[in-house]
Amino acid sequence: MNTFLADTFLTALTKLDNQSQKAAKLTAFELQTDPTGKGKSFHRITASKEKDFWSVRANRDIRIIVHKTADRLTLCYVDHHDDAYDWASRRVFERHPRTGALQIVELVEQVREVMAKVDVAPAADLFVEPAPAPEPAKPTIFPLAKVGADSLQDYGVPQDWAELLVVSSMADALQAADHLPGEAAEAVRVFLAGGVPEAPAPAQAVEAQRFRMVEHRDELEAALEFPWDRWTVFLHPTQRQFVDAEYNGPARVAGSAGTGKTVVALHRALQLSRDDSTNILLTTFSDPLASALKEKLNILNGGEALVPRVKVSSFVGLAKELYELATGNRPRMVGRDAIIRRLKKIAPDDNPTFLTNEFEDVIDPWRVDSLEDYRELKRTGRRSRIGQRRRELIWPWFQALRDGMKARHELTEAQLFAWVEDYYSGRERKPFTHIIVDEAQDLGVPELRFLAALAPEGGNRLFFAGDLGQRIFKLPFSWKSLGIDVRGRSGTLKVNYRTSHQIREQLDRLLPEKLSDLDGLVEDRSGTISVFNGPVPEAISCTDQIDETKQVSAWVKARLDAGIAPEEIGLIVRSEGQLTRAQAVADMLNLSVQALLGDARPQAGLLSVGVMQLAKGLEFRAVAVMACDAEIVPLESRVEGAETQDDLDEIWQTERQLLYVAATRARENLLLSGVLPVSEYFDDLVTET
Ligand SMILES: Nc1ncnc2c1ncn2[C@@H]1O[C@H](COP(=O)(O)OP(=O)(O)OP(=O)(O)O)[C@@H](O)[C@H]1O
Repeated sequence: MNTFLADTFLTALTKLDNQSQKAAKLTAFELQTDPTGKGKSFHRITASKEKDFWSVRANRDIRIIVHKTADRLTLCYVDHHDDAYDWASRRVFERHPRTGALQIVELVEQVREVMAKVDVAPAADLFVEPAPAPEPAKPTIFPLAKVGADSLQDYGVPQDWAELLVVSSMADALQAADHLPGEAAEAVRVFLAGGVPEAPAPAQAVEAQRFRMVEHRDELEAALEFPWDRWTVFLHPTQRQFVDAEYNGPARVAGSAGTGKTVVALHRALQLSRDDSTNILLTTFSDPLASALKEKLNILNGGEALVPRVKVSSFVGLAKELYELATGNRPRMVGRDAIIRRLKKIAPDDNPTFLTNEFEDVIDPWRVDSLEDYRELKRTGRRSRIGQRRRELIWPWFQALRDGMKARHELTEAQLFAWVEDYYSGRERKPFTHIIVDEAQDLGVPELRFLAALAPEGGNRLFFAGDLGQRIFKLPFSWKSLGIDVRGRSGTLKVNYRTSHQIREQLDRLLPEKLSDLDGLVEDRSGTISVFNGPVPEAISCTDQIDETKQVSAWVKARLDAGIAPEEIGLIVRSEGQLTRAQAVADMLNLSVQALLGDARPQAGLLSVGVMQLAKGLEFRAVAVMACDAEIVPLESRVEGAETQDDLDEIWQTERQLLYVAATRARENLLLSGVLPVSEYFDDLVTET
């Protein structure tokens, strides 16, 4: 007899107190060792239509609901006695007659009953909020009527639900989706978003999203140890495809914020590491993000701190390490501030921001070594045109800057990457067999060349996860021109697990549906759906900073009152200069803050505050993006540094993307605030306030 774990069991487990969780886990282990459950007290749930639901005693109060047949035992749910019985009495466990996938189905009549207690409405309008006063009757639109109950069933919607859905309003249907099995809910949400769902995945892949067979005790232990990290156990069939795929060249997975690209990267790394002959690099653009990847990889590995054959590091962290390994010395690094300072000295009458950007975005990454090279360089990625005369004028300044660095034995990051690239390009032995890059949209030219030199040519060696819409640091460039061609081996994830439907729908308005890279590869973000609903996000325009402090404090207070812990609330601002505005909110609420700079993590009891550039990798139940004033988002100092319209366009685009990155850290609640005149990006949002 095989033992399976249902996702509903893990979700229910996270809601129990520690003592009850312990009892439930112990019973789960006993059941796995002996699924027939001899010596355990099994009680058939007679109140359920499902004849194979049984309750198993974990302690005096806690019951596990299992589904038991001759060949399989599925742990379905766990709760206090009465609640567990109630759960089971409202569900059946059945194979969908069309798709063939096993489902735990909530009975439509039972849901109606519960909803009807709140709102006595005709059947079709069960989920509608009661109207405050009768208004002239508007014709109700049933968005799924044209799809038809029959087609809905092709996607795994149970028949009686399908019949209800085709006579449900938009709001009802969205709510109803929350009660449906995953694949059915997904199809309904796609139809409601005006799309047509892809053909249903094979029953086995669909089932794997919610039932996991646990053959060994350590698998069960790992799943029960981190029950809230459902991503470690259940993958969407599309995620699974990217994890398992064998490629014959570099491959890339895309998807808007929260669609599980990092989850794919992590699973793929672990999967590849099972083969003894591999040596895998899992990498991303910053040290804090690399630490977060490391932690998640350990969770995925069942809490084991070391995952054999997987190295996790930031691009630059790794480059420094490899440099030291090769030379015996630490590289002496030179940063942007020093470059600005020196260029100001070398060319006191010119524009230091422009010169520094030109050096960092063009000269250094493209390894321009002479005026001839500079004259001929196609200004890939940096769109502003610079005439030959200007190039001739400024070239000697860059040369002087470089000479100074050489004399001091200093390296910029780009030069460090180039050094390590050259070192490994000439060698047959490479440090890695496979390289998996997260946040690949922020790879620069030197980083990509460096990474490509670290693994031997061919097959599966390079896998990228990223979202063009979240590029915030680097200029775009042609990957193909560097020999990295992902065309034909790329795809997009469309199920958002992080952000509510309402928040995602609003934030999608900030970016175009289709984004294209410089090789013409299009990432189509349309048709993305979220797996849960939440409050509509708000954008508020305040009269002054005091007004903003008051309004944001009131909003945060309402979230705290609703049971959201302070550390689950993030206050994000454009840059450090505006952190005082987040601090003012905390002061008004008599709370302390944890500034999420560097490696700092949210701390229990403290409001989390941070800046947009460091928001990647974070997520909160509630986020307030504050200080979105017209001259802050986009940041005026950046705009002023632009020399041409092309530069300005690039800045507007990345600032918009920065706002998108910050706001998509919100899971359930989102507030955007600014002092009048507010950010022009607010114009693209349709909000309640
Ligand atoms: N299969 C899954 N089951 C449950 N939760 C999932 C699944 N896949 C992803 N998630 C959750 O969705 C959230 C977003 O996942 P992840 O960070 O991988 O997305 P992403 O696409 O990399 O986001 P971003 O672009 O913002 O970096 C996380 O909380 C993750 O745990």
